[in-house]
Amino acid sequence: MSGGQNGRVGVLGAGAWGTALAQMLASDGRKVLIWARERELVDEINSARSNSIYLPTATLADTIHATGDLVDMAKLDALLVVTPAQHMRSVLAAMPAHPHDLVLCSKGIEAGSGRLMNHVAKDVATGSAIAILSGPTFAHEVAAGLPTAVTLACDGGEKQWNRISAMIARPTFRPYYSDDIIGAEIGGSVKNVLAIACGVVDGLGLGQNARAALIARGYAEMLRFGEALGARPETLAGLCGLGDLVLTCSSTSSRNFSLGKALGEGMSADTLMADRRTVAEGAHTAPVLVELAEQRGVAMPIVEAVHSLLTGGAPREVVSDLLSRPLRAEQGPAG
Ligand SMILES: NC(=O)C1=CN([C@@H]2O[C@H](COP(=O)(O)OP(=O)(O)OC[C@H]3O[C@@H](n4cnc5c(N)ncnc54)[C@H](O)[C@@H]3O)[C@@H](O)[C@H]2O)C=CC1
Ligand SMILES: O=C(CO)COP(=O)(O)O
Repeated sequence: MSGGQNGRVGVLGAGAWGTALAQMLASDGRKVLIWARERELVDEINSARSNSIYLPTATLADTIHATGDLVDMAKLDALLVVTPAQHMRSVLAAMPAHPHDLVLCSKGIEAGSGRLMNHVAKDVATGSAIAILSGPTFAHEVAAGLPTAVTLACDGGEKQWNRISAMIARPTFRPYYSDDIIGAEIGGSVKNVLAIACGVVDGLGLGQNARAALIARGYAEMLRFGEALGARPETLAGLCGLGDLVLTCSSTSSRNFSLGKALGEGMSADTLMADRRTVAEGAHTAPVLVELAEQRGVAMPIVEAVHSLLTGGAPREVVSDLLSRPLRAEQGPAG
């Protein structure tokens, strides 16, 4: 089996997160190949050691090499897959073959199919072993070498986790073991939608109490949805759930939070989404999450509120609707 500490690891996607992961992997002097969709970015990374479009704060390590050719990526032992969720299927499908290990780092659910990223990857890369990497990881901090920890969920169990973590763990980047890939995915996908909601609260000036209440009630939605899909609650209490939720719901470094804040301040969703170059995954996840929750009878009023705001709802009215829901017990399935 290929892999181990000498396994050749690459990064598929040179947005902020893919570039930061490449920088993190290169921090021990290792050669890292990164695939960029934009031709000009391939040239810029290789010649100027920068990514001025998506991660302008970083000076990239000399051992990072960019390619625009997916054939190069197919020859590696392991790939961190870091495309936006809605493009993962098309990018993986365009590869002539797939490495043994695919570590999915995108946070979202595919619109239309309602499929989680691990399902999308399994549809397309039938022979690969799939893992999910998710946790509190703002790209600019990881690229700067600041410490964090992530959930690395492997449905192939500890053997797969040992192989991958030997390739990607670094002193300031600590993967924790899980075998709950559904839980790891749901944490990252749902928290993006909840971060938009917290941004709205901030934009409307509703205060820090309201934001904390929203995080707690949003977490209850994440747990209910997770349970319906077979996720374990302890996974969602960890790095990929609560950890990432707390991070993203409290910082304008989050694109999702910032999008919500601008909505709360009165900008229209259409204006905010038009010609957007960076991805705010929560805006794409919200509609499909509403659909999946409805199909399963899971109450997700905050997620529904975000969906309503993204489709033209007025922030104060949407908040007022949320606040006028019937009072009920804090624990339980009814939301
Ligand atoms: N930025 C961050 O701090 C973190 C991001 N993530 C996740 O990583 C994933 C990628 O996000 P970022 O790297 O931040 O993206 P980004 O917003 O920095 O860049 C956008 C990316 O989308 C790609 N793209 C645009 N149109 C495309 C198409 N038609 N086909 C394929 N690719 C296309 C661009 O090439 C670029 O790589 C998302 O799912 C995000 O939730 C996860 C953890 C941290
Ligand atoms: O997922 C992230 C941090 O863990 C990044 O969040 P945003 O996509 O909202 O910037």
